[in-house]
Amino acid sequence: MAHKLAFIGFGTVGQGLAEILLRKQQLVRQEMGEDVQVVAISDAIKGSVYNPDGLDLALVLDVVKRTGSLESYPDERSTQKGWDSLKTIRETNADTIVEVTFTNVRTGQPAIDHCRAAFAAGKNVVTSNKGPAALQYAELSALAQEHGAYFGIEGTVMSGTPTLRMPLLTLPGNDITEIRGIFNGTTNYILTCMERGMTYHEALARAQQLGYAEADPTSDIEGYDAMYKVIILANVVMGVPLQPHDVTCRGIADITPADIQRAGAQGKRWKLVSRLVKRGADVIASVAPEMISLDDPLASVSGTTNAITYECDLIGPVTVMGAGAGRTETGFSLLSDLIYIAHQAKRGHGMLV
Ligand SMILES: NC(=O)C1=CN([C@@H]2O[C@H](COP(=O)(O)OP(=O)(O)OC[C@H]3O[C@@H](n4cnc5c(N)ncnc54)[C@H](OP(=O)(O)O)[C@@H]3O)[C@@H](O)[C@H]2O)C=CC1
Ligand SMILES: N[C@@H](CC=O)C(=O)O
Repeated sequence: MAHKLAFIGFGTVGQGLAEILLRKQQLVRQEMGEDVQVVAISDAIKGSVYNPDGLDLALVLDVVKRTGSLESYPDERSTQKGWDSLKTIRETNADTIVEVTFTNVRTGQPAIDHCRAAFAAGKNVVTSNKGPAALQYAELSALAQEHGAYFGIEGTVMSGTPTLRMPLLTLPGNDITEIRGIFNGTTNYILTCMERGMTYHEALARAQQLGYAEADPTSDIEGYDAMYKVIILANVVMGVPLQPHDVTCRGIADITPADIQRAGAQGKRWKLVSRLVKRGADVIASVAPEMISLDDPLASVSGTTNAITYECDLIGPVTVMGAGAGRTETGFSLLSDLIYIAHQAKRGHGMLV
């Protein structure tokens, strides 16, 4: 028996997870209690390949690296090619869909439809795509539950750094009154590089090369990516269903080298700070650049590292710092969801986020 996966999208994060599955095959088998087998990959540009008995993952990665496409993956007896994302979700024998297409900050599509199709077919979804969790969390988690499937979204906030399941599993009993942090790796990387003398454009180009930025980096720069993460935290951790129009949002586009120098001269530093503050049944939410003093714990969070502080009424502030983006780091978030599914199934327990 093996737990079968179908990847929808096979860019930075999808390949990151595939590499981890190859490298940690034995450990993953131990943790999951069964092998993990990739049976299908469907990507808009690279094409698609399906084999119900499993793909040769090393070969897949090699072919994609050499040719940028899945077309030259060998045509064995039961290999099928050319299936689009919805056919792959509905008609393959996958147990879990790994949804790693781009995040669409206006509509959340086509990822929302990918999740709907997976749940309707009784399949789990693990995803780092922020669209479905930010825009349709209530609908999709209800649909997953109705069909006995799991909606794994750990990677949507701060890549593999535990931010969603951790407070639900380890902080219950506290009232979390405020959440504050740096939730976007690309902008934090750009601000750090600009402090070190790099131009904005050089820093953005490097963040894109390294696979940190969104397919459309406007999302990072204008703060929409951080806004989505704020909405997900409000929904999942605070239980308040925010919409994008509830969050005031300003990115770093207006921060100039002169602003960076002025902050330095005042013993301060620019950071793109996200906040959620509970006011009774409501949450006041914002994303905005702030000039913070160097003794603020967020001031030392540099590069693609992110940080989050949960203000708890019983234990006080709890801060987690770690990777905010990256190929392996986000690949790991998906693995953590897969292992969580297996652990809960083994124990016969229900699922948290
Ligand atoms: N990179 C990171 O560090 C992090 C990324 N994320 C999120 O994870 C997701 C994946 O990110 P990443 O791998 O970096 O993105 P990439 O742009 O590298 O990869 C996405 C892949 O999905 C493909 N794709 C787009 N639309 C479809 C579709 N309808 N059907 C099938 N394939 C499709 C893209 O093809 P094409 O190139 O042709 O568009 C591309 O190959 C995104 O939603 C992102 O926001 C979350 C945390 C961190
Ligand atoms: N583009 C995002 C990737 C992770 O969500 C970021 O830079 O944080």
